[in-house]
Amino acid sequence: MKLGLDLPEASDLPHPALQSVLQRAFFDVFERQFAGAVVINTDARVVWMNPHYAEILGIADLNRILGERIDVLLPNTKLTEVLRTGEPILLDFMTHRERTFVVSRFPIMDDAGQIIGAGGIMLYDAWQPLKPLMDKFSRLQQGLLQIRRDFSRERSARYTFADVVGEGPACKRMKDLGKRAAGLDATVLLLGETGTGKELLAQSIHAASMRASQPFVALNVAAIPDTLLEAELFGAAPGAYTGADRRGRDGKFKLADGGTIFLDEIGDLPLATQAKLLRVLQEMEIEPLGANQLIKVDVRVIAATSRDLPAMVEAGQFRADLFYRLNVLPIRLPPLRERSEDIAPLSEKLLADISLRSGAARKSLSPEALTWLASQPWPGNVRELRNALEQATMLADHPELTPADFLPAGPPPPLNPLTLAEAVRRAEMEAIRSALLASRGNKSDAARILGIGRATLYEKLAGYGLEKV
Ligand SMILES: Nc1ncnc2c1ncn2[C@@H]1O[C@H](COP(=O)(O)OP(=O)(O)OP(=O)(O)O)[C@@H](O)[C@H]1O
Repeated sequence: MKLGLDLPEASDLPHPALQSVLQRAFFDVFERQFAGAVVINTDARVVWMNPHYAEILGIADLNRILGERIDVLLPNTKLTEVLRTGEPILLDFMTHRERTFVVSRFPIMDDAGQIIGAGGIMLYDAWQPLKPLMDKFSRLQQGLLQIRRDFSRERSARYTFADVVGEGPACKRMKDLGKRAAGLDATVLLLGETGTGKELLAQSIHAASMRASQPFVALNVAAIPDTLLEAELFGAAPGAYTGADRRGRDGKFKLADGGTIFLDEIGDLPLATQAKLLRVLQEMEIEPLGANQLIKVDVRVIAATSRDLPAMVEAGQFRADLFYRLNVLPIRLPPLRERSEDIAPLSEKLLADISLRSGAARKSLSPEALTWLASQPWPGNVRELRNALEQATMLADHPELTPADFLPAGPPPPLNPLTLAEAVRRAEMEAIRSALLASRGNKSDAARILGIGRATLYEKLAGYGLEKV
């Protein structure tokens, strides 16, 4: 390597002078050939750093970092490991703020062979000989980062209290209690019929809590077959299953670690799983299926149900101890028919949202339509109101909706002969619709009326595109 200095003949120089010239040359090479260089002492504190390195760390004033611990400035550093082991790490990758560098780290010894510090150099990220390798590594790294970002977006709360519409006294009380719950870290139990906004409130509580930057993970207990529930909640060790899950997987509690888990339709939890959940809530430890090992987690639980849990406790269908454990901060979500004063602002918000999502022109409501909407029982609550507004928006040609736009259409036109499969399909859809109506939207009750399991009902709802009914 050419040092780029006009050096006198080494033999002409006294030893200390030669040392100092060579040292200067060495640092000069660092300056020009490498992105950054740093030297730390045995306390892992910075004793020297070049401007490139400081720039990469985003530090404007070099003097301010002299004496700082390197692992505070650069949490990914392995320089402390070099100090501890005395072993160099000559070639490695280090990622800082989404940029990746090739780094080399080495111990610095005194004449007696004692470690007196460690040095690290970062090569330019575009350093020619390594460029193809670095480019490939960077692309992979960026891809991984993107996947992680998407993943965490999926696991984050989308709604806040600002999205909870309603200024009537019942809704105001619900929001106030929610905000109070957000300031505490206790278990919350949301009680309300289907479509009253339990998940919306759960997300808002999480988003306003100290766990907001951590995951929000939701699980609808009623939608998972009993046999898969435990693995879904607590995870499974590799080999606990055959087939697709042979590699093992994390349960929702693990995924929610540090954040909030939202357990919807908790009343549908089978008794055996209730006992396991109670233990998890008491110990904050999970045991993945087949793992034989306890894993500590730190999760705030928000549970929700549309069922009468005290009556289920009475009937021996729900464990009393679990009920008390969950019922720390109960919040009742009023059904829409008890807060007709909220219909107008809710409809306005929903119509704006429908137009935004569908691209259809935004509709308004005539005073008669508003009065009509406020007089309806809305067994499916806000979700049903939204569906009604969506349907009317799609079907009406005029900008202002009237009650006629919401009334059921007249008798269907005479049908052409159907295939048997189509006739069965329509009859099944109709049976599901009326069971849901009779159960006021409660899917477990609807499944019971239909004489099928909950999971089968959910499958059929998804198949017919009726999930939102
Ligand atoms: N107060 C509200 N303001 C605005 N939108 C609301 C409100 N309450 C509910 N919604 C909307 O209604 C729909 C249903 O709400 P959500 O899924 O939170 O209900 P849920 O009680 O969890 O229902 P289920 O028990 O069936 O799962 C969502 O689109 C939600 O955004």
